[in-house]
Amino acid sequence: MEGINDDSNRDIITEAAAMAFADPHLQIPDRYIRAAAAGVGDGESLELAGGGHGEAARPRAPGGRGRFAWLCVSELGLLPVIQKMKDNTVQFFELPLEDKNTVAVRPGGIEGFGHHFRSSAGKLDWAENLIVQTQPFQQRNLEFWPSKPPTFRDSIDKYAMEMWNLTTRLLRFMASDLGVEQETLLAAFRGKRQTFGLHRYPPCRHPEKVIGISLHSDGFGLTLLLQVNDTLGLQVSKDGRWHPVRPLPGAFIVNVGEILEVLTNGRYKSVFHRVAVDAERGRVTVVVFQDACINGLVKPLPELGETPRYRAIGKSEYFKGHTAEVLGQGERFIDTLKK
Ligand SMILES: O=C(O)CCC(=O)C(=O)O
Ligand SMILES: [Fe+2]
Repeated sequence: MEGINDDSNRDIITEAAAMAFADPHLQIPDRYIRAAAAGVGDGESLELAGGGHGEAARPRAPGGRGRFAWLCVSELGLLPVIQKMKDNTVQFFELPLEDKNTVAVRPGGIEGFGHHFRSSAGKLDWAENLIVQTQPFQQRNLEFWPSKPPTFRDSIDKYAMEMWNLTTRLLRFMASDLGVEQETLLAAFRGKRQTFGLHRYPPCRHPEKVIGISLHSDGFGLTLLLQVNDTLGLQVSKDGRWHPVRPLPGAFIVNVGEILEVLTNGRYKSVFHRVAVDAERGRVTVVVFQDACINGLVKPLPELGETPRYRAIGKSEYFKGHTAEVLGQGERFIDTLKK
C-alpha cells in the first residue's frame, strides 16, 4: 500500500508549505521541518513531515492554494515532556485491569477508561482508551485522571500546556495562509475545550476481523496525534483507497477536524481516517483534540470575506449532530450544513 508520506507523493508542494518556512511567527526552526505534501482528500492537501534530524528540504514546486489536511511537525524542544507522556501512557495501559478501572468511564459518560468507540462495520472493536478533559482548567475532573503511575497527572498537565502552545503556533501559520489576522483564528480556539484520547490497540492474530477505530473524521477543531511506538495502524482515505500514515520519529500528525473545516469555509478539509490493528505488535497513541467556535457558533470565519459555504449552527446542536454520526458509515455531519 502506498503511504501518504512516501517519497512518491512528495512532489505536490503547496503554497502553505512554503509559508511554513517563511513565517517567523511559527518559530519552528528550519532544521525541524521538512516539507512534503501529500494528496490527501482532494489532491491539494498539504503534509509537512517533521524530520528533526536531517537538513530541511526546501519546498520544491509551490503550487495551488494550501489546504492542509494532514501535517507533521517535529519535536520543537518538547522532548522530555513528550517522552514522559509516552512512558506514563504505556505504564498506565500495562496496569492490571482493576487499577485502570479506578477511572472507568460511567454509563452515559465521556471521560474515563474503557472501550469508547463502537464500530458498526461488523468488526470487533480492538482498543482500550482513556479520555480526559484537560482544558479549561476549571473543568478538569481529576476523578478520571489516573493516580497510577504516580507522575501521570503531572505529565498530562505539562503535555496539555505544550500542546496548546503548539496549537497556537500552527494556528498563526494557518491564519497567514488564509489571509486573516492571527488573532481571528486564535480567538476561535482560545479558552475552548482540550481533550486527551489515549489509545492502546493490542495485537490481534486475526487483524481482518477487528478494527482499532472505524472510519471517521474528527469532530473538534484540530487534532495533534503522537505515536508512542512505530507500529503501523493509522490509515487515511484518499480516492477510495486507504493509505497508511507511516510514523516519523519525533513528529506529530496534525489532523484538521470538522470544525476547522467549517471555520476555514472548506479551504482546509477534514479527512476520513481509521485505525487498523497489527497481527504482531501493539500500538499506543496520545491524541489531543482542540475545540473551537465563534461566540458559541460553528460557522465560517466572517473575516475570510467569502460567501459562507456552511450554515451557522450552535455548538450543542453541532455536537449532537456529530455524535449521532455512526462510526464507520462514511458520512459527515458537516456535509448536511453545506449550502
Ligand atoms: O490512534 C490513532 O492513530 C488515531 C486515533 C483517532 O483517530 C482519534 O482518536 O480520533
Ligand atoms: Fe480520529
